[in-house]
Amino acid sequence: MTLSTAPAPEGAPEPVTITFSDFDLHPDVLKAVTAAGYTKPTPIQAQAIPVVMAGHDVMAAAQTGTGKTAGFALPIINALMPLASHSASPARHPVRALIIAPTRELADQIHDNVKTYIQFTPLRSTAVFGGVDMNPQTQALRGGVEILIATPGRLLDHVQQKSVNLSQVQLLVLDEADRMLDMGFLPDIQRIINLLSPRRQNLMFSATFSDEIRKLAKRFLNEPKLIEVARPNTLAENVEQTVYHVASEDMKRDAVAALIRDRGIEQVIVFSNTKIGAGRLARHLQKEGFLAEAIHGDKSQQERLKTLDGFKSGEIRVLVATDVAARGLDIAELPAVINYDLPHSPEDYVHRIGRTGRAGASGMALSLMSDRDGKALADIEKLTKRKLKVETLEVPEAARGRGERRSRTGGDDRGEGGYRGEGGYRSEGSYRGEGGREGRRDGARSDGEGRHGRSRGDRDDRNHDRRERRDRRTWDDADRRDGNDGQDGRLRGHAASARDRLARYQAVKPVADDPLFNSPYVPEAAPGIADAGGAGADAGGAGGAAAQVAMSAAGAASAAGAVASGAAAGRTAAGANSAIRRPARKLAVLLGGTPGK
Ligand SMILES: Nc1ncnc2c1ncn2[C@@H]1O[C@H](COP(=O)(O)OP(=O)(O)OP(=O)(O)O)[C@@H](O)[C@H]1O
Repeated sequence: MTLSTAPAPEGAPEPVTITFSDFDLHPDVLKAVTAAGYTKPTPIQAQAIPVVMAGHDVMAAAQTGTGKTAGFALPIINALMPLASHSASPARHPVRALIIAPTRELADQIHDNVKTYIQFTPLRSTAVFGGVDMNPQTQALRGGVEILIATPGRLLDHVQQKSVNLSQVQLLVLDEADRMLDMGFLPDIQRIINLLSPRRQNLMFSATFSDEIRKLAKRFLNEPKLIEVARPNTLAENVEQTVYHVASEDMKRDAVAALIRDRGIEQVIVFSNTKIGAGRLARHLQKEGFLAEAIHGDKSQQERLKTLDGFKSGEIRVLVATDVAARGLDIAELPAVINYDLPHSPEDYVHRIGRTGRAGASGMALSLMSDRDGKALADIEKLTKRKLKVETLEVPEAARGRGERRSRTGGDDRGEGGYRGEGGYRSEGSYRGEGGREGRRDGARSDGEGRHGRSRGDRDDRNHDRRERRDRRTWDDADRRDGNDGQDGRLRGHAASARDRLARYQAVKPVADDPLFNSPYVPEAAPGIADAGGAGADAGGAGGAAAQVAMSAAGAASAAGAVASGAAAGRTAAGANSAIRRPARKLAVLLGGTPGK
């Protein structure tokens, strides 16, 4: 793959500022966009909306937190408007758009967004996902909905119970498709796709695209247009990243506490690779005096929702999470993410740190590593094509465990008493780990994740087929098998004016080529994009179709940059009222006020 970052050539037309009005959206959709407070499309929206509206299959990649949801939802809703009916009859509201998400909370969050965008239309939507009672979902489905957001397992359960008919689906979205593959959902997705009409439009959106997902795209998508606002796997640009090397695994819990204290981090998600690790860390932080809670696949859906709500409302300061919270969780201006463990998969690093630095805000991603993590670090650097700053972190004795005493092994060291002292840590020099040990990928998972374990609740309402499907899946987490990784929410963060925050949207670098696609995206349908400075962009050595993509992408990126910087894309005060499922105190933040304590 060749990258091109060619500047617009001399004499190229000035980048054009795109507005939502340029997309020829239905007035009711446009009204909802305005009500949501969006004044300008983000770069991915600027590129994707017209292409989806033109009816193409699309595979789109853009950094975390850059508005991909509206990038697919708005054109879908628009496409359904001619069929929208005010009739009460369920028959007049068949499922026409199906959005599949890997996790319960992400499905719920997408539904929140969709509800906002269809609020002035007669269209109906619902979300179905596991871990909660099927009956209300069944009722909603039987009442008729045009837009259905679902996790794969629960959707198939509804199909089996005949509470939903998918034969009229004309638009299919696979959101975070690579995650669904990771989670072993491919057979389920295949089954779902078999239920759909072949005459449909397919969309795939993610911040990361693995080689596997590209293969999947080739299989499921029909002459897709590739839209890459940034090279896939690109990290959010406004997130300051630091990796801290600690002398031993033992020190990591105290290091987390010390970092939160010393950095004055107002609110943070701390990612642990294991459920047991997350639980222990949350307990440790509670004993340290933090308002901390854990969220992971062994918690019931009710507990998870409660915890997320607590985090959203600001009652919980530290959310200790497994990768159930790595994807899609949209938290307005979350100031920081800490990786207690470096993730097993480098893609997860991109998504984890993407919980901060969203919608143009700045963020901080702090990661802890010990000697055994050299390989994980190298994998992350390889994927993101970026060297990470590694510093040595020493946690002074005084900052160590107030509530828990270290064991020599660092494993089951739940104790009492312990050390006293006021936080504080010292970071110095630069450390770069050597090689690291391999065995962790599987080893750490066995640390409590229970490869074949199942939670009781998940077992209860499942039929034989369902169990078989699960058993085929590779993930060890019952929750993941059901598509239930937890993501949700928005909450307070640093106060910043909406204008400042949104002006920070970066113009992003285009990608030249993806050999899997033979129909490069030429944004002739994109208002203002084609003329926006890309005419002479250099494809950086890629030839033919590849060069075409690079040129298009460069032009679009310039335009997108103009959207971002020139017009401070984003919400206005007028739109604040409709900020999606955001507590009132968050609205103040969105409007540039200071969040209350
Ligand atoms: N045009 C816009 N102007 C201002 N804010 C926007 C705009 N579009 C989306 N947003 C907001 O930006 C935030 C991030 O959007 P979204 O969750 O869709 O990002 P994403 O790219 O899907 O992220 P991830 O890859 O992490 O899932 C949301 O709060 C959304 O409401």
